[in-house]
Order: sequence, then structure tokens, then C-alpha cells
Amino acid sequence: MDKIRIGTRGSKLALWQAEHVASLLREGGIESEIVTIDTKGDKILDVSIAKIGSKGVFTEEIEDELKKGSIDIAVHSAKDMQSELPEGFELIAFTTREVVNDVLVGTDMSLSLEKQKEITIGTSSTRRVALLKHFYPHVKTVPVRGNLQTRIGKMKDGVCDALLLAYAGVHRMEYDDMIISKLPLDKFIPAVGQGSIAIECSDSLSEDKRKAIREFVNDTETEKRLLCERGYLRRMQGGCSIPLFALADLQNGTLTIKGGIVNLEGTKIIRKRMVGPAENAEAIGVDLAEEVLKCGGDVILSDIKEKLNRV
Ligand SMILES: NCc1[nH]cc(CCC(=O)O)c1CC(=O)O
Repeated sequence: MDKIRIGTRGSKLALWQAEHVASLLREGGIESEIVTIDTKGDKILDVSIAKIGSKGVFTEEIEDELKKGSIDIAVHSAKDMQSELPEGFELIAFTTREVVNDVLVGTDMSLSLEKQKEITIGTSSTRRVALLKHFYPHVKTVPVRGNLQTRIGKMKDGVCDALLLAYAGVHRMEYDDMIISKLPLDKFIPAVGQGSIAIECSDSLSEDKRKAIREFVNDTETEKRLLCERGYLRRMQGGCSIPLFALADLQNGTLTIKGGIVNLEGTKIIRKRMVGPAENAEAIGVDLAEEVLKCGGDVILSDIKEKLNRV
């Protein structure tokens, strides 16, 4: 078999993730090569993703290369992947999931979301902003974009007191010593897929490469959990600009998914739970979505979509 050519964005986090996949393949005796690709999302740094339009900003250019066959697979943060890929592409593996929590990151270890009367948190995630408004209404937020290194720089310049980020990225970039606290999962349910790395390929990828990737890169437990969460995301038809959240756990062949939606103002939140056998991963996620929509999620969702269209 030829070397597996791995396409990735050029950010430090993306490269770490590509290297991680390369090392999993290497452990299986498979050679690979990393190819860096620039995307629209990397080039436009001064506009929030919600305004660019979330669809494929970090994936389009990479999918062009997959289609051409100049790369075999693309490595992405699973969280950044749309619920429905364009025709001809699929996700074939998910790496073992990292700690899923959001974390508060900064230089002042005494900061606390509960105790601080005045505190400004930097985040550009609509989910994090809305959940902060809901659970900690006194907390102010300010949009901060760019890679982790840039965001930490902005925080140190005084743009905010602390950042709210995914543990996975903070850990991979070795900023663990700046973690002030880990947000509890009962309040801050993460984004779909948070903490796992997804492998995308084109339909035409050869059978032998496909098999090698499934064998050495995929973690079957993570895959079940993510298929369930992605079923939820797909049925909700929400891109990354919608404050959706869902987290599935697998225990003795049974999936339990908790998830919901919060409005942009943080004044309304719907949270539901669904349980079922792991074989039905996607359907359980879809069922959760049906339940959330039925219980008021539909109104929240259409209201959010209308507001985001106006920006
Ligand atoms: N939306 C950007 C993004 N995509 C993946 C990660 C971190 C790694 C992960 O969650 O898998 C991050 C940064 C963040 O949300 O703090």
C-alpha cells in the first residue's frame, strides 16, 4: 500500500491532530505524509464565523483536494464537522475522545464564575455565550477569535479576564497550567463531537487504506457516541452557530444522550435525555432531537435562525 496522504489545516492545533493520526497509523506499521491546506476560515479572522456563514468554511478547500485525490484523508476536529457532508464524502473514523469539558483558561487562578461579581469572558461560541447567560447571568462576554495562541494573547492584552475553551484544544496545545477550572457537565454540556478527531475521505478511497484507518485510528466507543450526537445535530439542522449541545455516553452497550438547545439570550433552555442500544446510535440522537423540538426547541431554533440571518 502507498503512503497515506493526510490533509489538514495549518493551525498548530490542526497540525497536532494530523500528527496524532499519523502516529496512530505508524503504530500500525502504516506510513503517512502530512499535507497542509489553507481554508477560508483560516484566512478571514476579523469576522465571526456566524457572520461568514458556518457551512464548510474550514472544509471546502480540503474537500476539493480529497476529490482530486491529492490527499487520501482529511483530519478535522470532529466538533467542526457539519452534520451532513457534501455528496461524495464521508467520515470513516473517530479517535478516542479526550476529556469533553469546557474549561476556564487564564492567568489568575482565583477567578470564579460563581464568585466574581464583575468578570468578562472571551468566547466566540454562541453555545458558550448563551450557556453563560443562562447559568451565570452576571458574567459579561466578549468575542475573541483566532487560534488558541492568538486568543491567549488577546486575553493578556486585557480584552477579557479569562477564556472559555474546550479542554481538548487547551491540553493538546499544552496550556494545562492555565486551566482555572473545568466547567461541570451538568450545566455546560459540550458541543456535539467535542474532544474527538474525525477522519474524512472521499467515496473513492481505496479499500486497503480505508481498512487501515478503521483498524488503527478508529475508536469504536467514541464512534458510537459521536454517531448518536451527530444524529441529534443532523435532525436539529443546526450549524456551529446554533447554541446546541449534546453528550452521549456508552455503558455496557447502552447509549445515554443528554442534550438540548438554549436561546441566544440565555433565558430559555430545553434539556432532554434519551436512552437506547448502541446499535441504534444515530436513531437515538434523532429521537432526542424530536423530543427537544416537540418541547419548545422548534420555536427557539426558528427564533435563533431568524436572528442570525439579520446579522
Ligand atoms: N471551534 C473551534 C474548535 N474546534 C475544536 C476545538 C478544540 C478541540 C475539540 O474540541 O475537539 C476548538 C477550540 C475550542 O472550542 O476551544
